Amino acid sequence: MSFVEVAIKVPLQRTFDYKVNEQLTTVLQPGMRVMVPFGSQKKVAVVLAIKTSTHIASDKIKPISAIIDNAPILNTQHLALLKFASRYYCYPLGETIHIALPAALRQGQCPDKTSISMLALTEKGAKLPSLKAKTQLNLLKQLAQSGKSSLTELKALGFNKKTIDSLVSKELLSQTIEHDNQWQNKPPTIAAKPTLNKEQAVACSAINQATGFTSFLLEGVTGSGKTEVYLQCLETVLKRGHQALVLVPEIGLTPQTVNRFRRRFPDTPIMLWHSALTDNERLQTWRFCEKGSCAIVIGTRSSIFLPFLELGMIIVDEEHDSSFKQQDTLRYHARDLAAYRAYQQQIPLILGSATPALETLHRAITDKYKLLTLTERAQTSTDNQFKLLDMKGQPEQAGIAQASLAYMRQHLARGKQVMVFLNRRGFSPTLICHECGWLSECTRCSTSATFHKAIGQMICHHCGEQQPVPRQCPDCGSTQIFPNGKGTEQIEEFLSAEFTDVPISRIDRDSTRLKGSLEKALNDINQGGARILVGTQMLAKGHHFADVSLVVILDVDSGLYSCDFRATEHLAQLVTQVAGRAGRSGEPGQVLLQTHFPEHPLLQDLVNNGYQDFARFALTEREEAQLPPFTNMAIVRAESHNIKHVIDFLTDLVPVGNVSGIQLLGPIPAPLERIAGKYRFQLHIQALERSFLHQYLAQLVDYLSTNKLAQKVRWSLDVDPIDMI
Ligand SMILES: Nc1ncnc2c1ncn2[C@@H]1O[C@H](COP(=O)(O)OP(=O)(O)OP(=O)(O)O)[C@@H](O)[C@H]1O
Ligand SMILES: [Zn+2]
Repeated sequence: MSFVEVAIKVPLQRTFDYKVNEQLTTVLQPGMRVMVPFGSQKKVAVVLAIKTSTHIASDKIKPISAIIDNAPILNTQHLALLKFASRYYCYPLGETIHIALPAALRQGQCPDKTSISMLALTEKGAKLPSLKAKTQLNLLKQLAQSGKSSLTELKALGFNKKTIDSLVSKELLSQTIEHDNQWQNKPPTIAAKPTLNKEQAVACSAINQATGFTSFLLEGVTGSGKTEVYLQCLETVLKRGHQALVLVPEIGLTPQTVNRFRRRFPDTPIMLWHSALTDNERLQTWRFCEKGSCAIVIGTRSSIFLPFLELGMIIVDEEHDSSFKQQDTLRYHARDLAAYRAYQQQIPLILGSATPALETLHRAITDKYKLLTLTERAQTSTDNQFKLLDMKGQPEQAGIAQASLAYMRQHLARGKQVMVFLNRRGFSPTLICHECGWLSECTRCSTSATFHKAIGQMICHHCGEQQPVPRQCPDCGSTQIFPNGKGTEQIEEFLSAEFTDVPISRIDRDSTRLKGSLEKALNDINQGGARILVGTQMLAKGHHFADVSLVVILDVDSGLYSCDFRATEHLAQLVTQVAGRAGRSGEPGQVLLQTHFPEHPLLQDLVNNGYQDFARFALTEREEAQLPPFTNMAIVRAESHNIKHVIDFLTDLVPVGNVSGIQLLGPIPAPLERIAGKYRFQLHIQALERSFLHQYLAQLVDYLSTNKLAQKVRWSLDVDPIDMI
């Protein structure tokens, strides 16, 4: 008799054995899916190994019900990646595989999606004939910018099938079905490109000469041409007929970025991967990667799990970005899995950022990663000028200092664009009662409810609870209730009244909820429509707005005094990234930081010496305090409506395990102690040696699998957490 060991999607840290008919073992391979009986159900399972013995008694073991695949859907290396992720992040293997697979494959189907509908301008269309229908003309313009695009992508940009069909019938667009690997057999077409400057050339040649696995940290100030380095390295990869994965932050996947890649490699199949894809589109990209029909994938974090036929390089752009870390279920960091994957495939990994995470910088300084630096901006010769505006005793309106308004007027008068940054959406973070001091709070969380004036609602940004705006104070009945504090909506309202003839564009999660609206707003900014841009961190990252010459950062103070040891790192990254939107071409930009603490050492260091200097100093502080990356960390989080259950559960964990070199702290309340009515506490686990941490976690997970208290709470384990919330 033979047996198979399989992974099944169940919340248990174990695998399962089934028996198989001897003859079937010749066709079965690891990575194939089978159907198995599980309790009273049938479930899809993935074969991990075929073996000749099992510890299950012969009268207990059940046979598999059916074999689904003719060939593995996960090859050995891919399976090893998923096993590693499961082990490292202490998450059940069956569930890890489930998260990685597209829906159809999870459900046991085997559709073969290897053709894709692509649209391009015909010769007639390329002349951009004048058309009455504005959307039709916009679609032609979009394709003139981006080159060939898939039907799906055009739909994602807000164009509908009717517009597309009508242009096809007018012979302005051509539609083709593509599904081949021809790109691998012919050299890629490379469109015109700039000559690299010296630092870029040094970086490119170091990367191109790398053989086997090498990790590079490309630390380049904002606007220094990191993307240009990626593009020229990709050229080499494509010429070898290899595929490449480019990981970008969630917000980084804008048409501007994608168009840049498409324009450079016009006949290379480039596909996108992000959370808005449909199940069908996911499957299609998966299949294309697997078969080698797709040369480059530009994707957000979960694209790290795509199968590739011959992966030649992984690039992680803005590697410090927190969207690379998944914050629920399998709490993986795509950048760290990228390092594992590059090692596994023996290929180069490029981590690029103007503001590298301290973890990454530490690895570069200690020679685990090769450090490549770009110190100069590509299109200007001068650096931005920073100015700390002391807000103490300053006249201000809507949180904007008179002095800032004066600077804005100067820049606008010169025909430039101005960006006003505030990392808080809504009109004001709370309402306050002038009579009794009542503050609007979420009824279910230990946090305030934000006033959204435009839609007349109070919204909790943590649990999403919505309530109409109260007319009277719920405590004293007074009608004297006013907005307290500022949000982007208020800034926009104030600036519209102040600069009546200046077009303003607000970019935050509220203003960009509709499909295609972010793209439309960014286009508008790039074409010079909007002159004042108001926004949250959505505006901060990766955008290239050539005309922005002044950036005003309204509230840096909230990040200076926080209980999270990473707060200052995140603040420095945000300020540097936002500031980096100014002065990207032509004259140097100006950056104003409004603060009540202009003498604060962090701000002084950042403004006078830049992020590079700040980060290196911050690392010495982390070392003294024995905090990550100088120690390894995990957090057990637990929540329940019943506070006693949470505390009992975590307290019970403290004596578990007999691994030396482990430090435990807790149970301590989470910074937000209550969300959606549930109490939240944490247990912090630290170890100087990573192997000790993992030994301890293995024992902990084992203990939790039989723990009765664990069933009364919702708990999770976060390895290498990036925030304390
Ligand atoms: N060698 C070069 N010669 C001329 N222009 C260049 C060169 N390299 C890059 N550029 C241009 O400079 C601008 C900034 O470059 P790029 O967007 O690649 O910078 P980046 O480092 O990726 O920026 P950020 O980190 O702010 O996103 C772009 O318009 C790009 O086309
Ligand atoms: Zn809430």
